[in-house]
Amino acid sequence: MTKVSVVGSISMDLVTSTKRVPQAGETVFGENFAMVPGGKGANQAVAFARLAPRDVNMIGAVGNDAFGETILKNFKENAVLFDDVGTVPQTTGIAQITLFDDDNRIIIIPGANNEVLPDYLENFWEKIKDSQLVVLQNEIPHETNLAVAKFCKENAIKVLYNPAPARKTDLEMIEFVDYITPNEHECKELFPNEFLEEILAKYANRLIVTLGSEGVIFHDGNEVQKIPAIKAKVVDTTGAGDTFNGAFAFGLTENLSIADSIQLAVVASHLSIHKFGAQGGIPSLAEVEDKLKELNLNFYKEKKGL
Ligand SMILES: Nc1ncnc2c1ncn2[C@@H]1O[C@H](COP(=O)(O)OP(=O)(O)OP(=O)(O)O)[C@@H](O)[C@H]1O
Ligand SMILES: [K+]
Repeated sequence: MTKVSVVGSISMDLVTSTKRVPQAGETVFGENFAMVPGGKGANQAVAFARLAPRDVNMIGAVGNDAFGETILKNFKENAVLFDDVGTVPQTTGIAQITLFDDDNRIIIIPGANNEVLPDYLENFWEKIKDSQLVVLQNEIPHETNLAVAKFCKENAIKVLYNPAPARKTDLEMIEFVDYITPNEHECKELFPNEFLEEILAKYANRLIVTLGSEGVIFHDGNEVQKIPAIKAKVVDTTGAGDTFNGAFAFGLTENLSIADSIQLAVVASHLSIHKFGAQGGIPSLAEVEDKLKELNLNFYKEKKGL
């Protein structure tokens, strides 16, 4: 049995930093360029694999180009199982990221990720059925997410759904998934005109909202719980959310409580922002364990009987 299957996006991030953004028709010199693997699906799979090597199966697609080859190599190096990552006659998904003035501007070209349609999963349903948990995000077509979520519901397989980036169709997913992890902004898009506390109570132990440097909020069935973020010297927050989701999935598959799974994910995402790139800072299990020890948090140690 595969512990986790991630059905989701795979991209190459092309990151340019510049002190000036060109106007139409203008050319400027930038400061730096880096090419790093990304895509929410791939990042979350790598985050899980850093904690549990070879326990996560990636299902998705890359294009028939040099980016695709580099990405497959990256899965291999990170102990993500990638037999179900196909190469399709398209470009690999690309995120063109411009870092300017302490903020980012991103253009995404989905490319191969748009080919991950329900029919594409034909040979993968058995693998999905054999998973303990399935992880979804919003960078492949909605119809695929819905088909996977419905299939999992029918087969009593737990689903973690990270509705990022927000889409109008997200509400359709809710009844078929177990955990929903929007950030604050995505939560507002998902439930406009509703008070956060009320919506958290309605989806107690299911809706987990990440609040960036403020931490995480959810309802435990009795009351609202806020788990604070751990202060950090930020290098690059790209991938913090994905690290959170991968680590939260890991906690769940280790049979930790929701609160402990969130706490573990808060530690992992804290560590992730100390390094450049979406996947650059994702911690190993040893690094997470060291940090838990430093913070005097013993729940994982106790669970493992250490
Ligand atoms: N500046 C920060 N300091 C400490 N922890 C942080 C910071 N930013 C993010 N985190 C941790 O990462 C978690 C996820 O971050 P956030 O809510 O920004 O998700 P996101 O918007 O999906 O992230 P991104 O899209 O940047 O990957 C937070 O709940 C928090 O625990
Ligand atoms: K990072």
